[in-house]
Amino acid sequence: MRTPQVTDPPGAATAGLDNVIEVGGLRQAYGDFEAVRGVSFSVPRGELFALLGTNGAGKTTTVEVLEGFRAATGGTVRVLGLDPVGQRRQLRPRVGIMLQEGGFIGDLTVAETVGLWKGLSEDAGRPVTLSGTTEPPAGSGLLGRFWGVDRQTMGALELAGLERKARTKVRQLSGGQRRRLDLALAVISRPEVLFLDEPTTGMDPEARRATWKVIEDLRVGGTTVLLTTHYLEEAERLADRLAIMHEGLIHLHGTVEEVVAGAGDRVSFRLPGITWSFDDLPRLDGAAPVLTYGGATEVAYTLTVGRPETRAHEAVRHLLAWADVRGESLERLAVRRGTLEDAFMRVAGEVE
Ligand SMILES: Nc1ncnc2c1ncn2[C@@H]1O[C@H](COP(=O)(O)OP(=O)(O)OP(=O)(O)O)[C@@H](O)[C@H]1O
Repeated sequence: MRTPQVTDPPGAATAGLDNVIEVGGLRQAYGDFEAVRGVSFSVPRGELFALLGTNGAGKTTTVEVLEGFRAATGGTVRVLGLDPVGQRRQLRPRVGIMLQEGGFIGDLTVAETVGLWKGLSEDAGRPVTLSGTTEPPAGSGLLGRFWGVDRQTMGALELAGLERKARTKVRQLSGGQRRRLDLALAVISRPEVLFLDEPTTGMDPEARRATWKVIEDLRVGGTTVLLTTHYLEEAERLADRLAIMHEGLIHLHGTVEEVVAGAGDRVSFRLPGITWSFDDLPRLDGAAPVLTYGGATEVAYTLTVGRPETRAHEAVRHLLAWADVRGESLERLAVRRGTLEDAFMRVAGEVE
């Protein structure tokens, strides 16, 4: 089992800035089982922070504590400087929540659902827009009047791409359209902080991209966003910073660049035949070769030791020197940058 990275908690570098979310040493137990075992991070105003992790890592549990749905067993949690459980009434109107599974009433129409939700919101007076201005998106007035739906509701539906479904019953929506309705409800009160728990699960690629655009626009408008996702591409595209969780702990964190740099470049080549054993292969500092046999022997190293800027260069020089001495040629010699998926697999694999 790899020791978790012992560094400053994510966001420590921004301490002192206007942190909208602060989590310090969070622990959360379900009976005897500790699902979150000491998680710390902070999210400054206007930033999008993504929580990634293996199944059961504790992402939803962490987010549920921040949303005020459960009191932490240990540690401290603040959202907009407030205690999500103890000061829930003050906090609730300023926060938008998109749960993993929204509980809808199937017989209501989409517009009725938004209207009902709007009525429940304590801060329903302001129209929803992307940029934080007070005008609803162009066109919502016309279509809204046609459907008999007010501007605020129409604004939320347009934002989620559901304006043509205003009169459709919720049970007739597809899975992806329900997720979009979830999003409309989460942003109806123009929240300062938005919690998005796997927002694009079940969406087709086009709807996913449209949702990413909505999230990006909200962030540009100043909304602070905490996102959980299993789609690494989603995190890569949207996140200012991210953390990868496994078994209740954060194991890697930073900007996408920083996390990917930790994943290490990959150097690979092919040797003819299938007679090679580990003893015959060149040694590289800190990188054990991985062998794959086909018609030839594929050899791959993941480089994690040395300066990231030059370690691939040094590894290749070493490999070529080795090949020269042996009179071999390294077929298909290739270097590729580490990816977020490599970093994720390292956390998921090595920790076990
Ligand atoms: N209400 C509960 N009672 C008991 N155990 C729970 C409860 N909710 C979650 N757990 C357990 O806590 C752990 C963390 O669950 P959580 O849902 O937070 O993980 P996650 O990272 O969101 O997972 P996934 O990516 O699969 O959605 C899991 O082992 C889960 O089985």
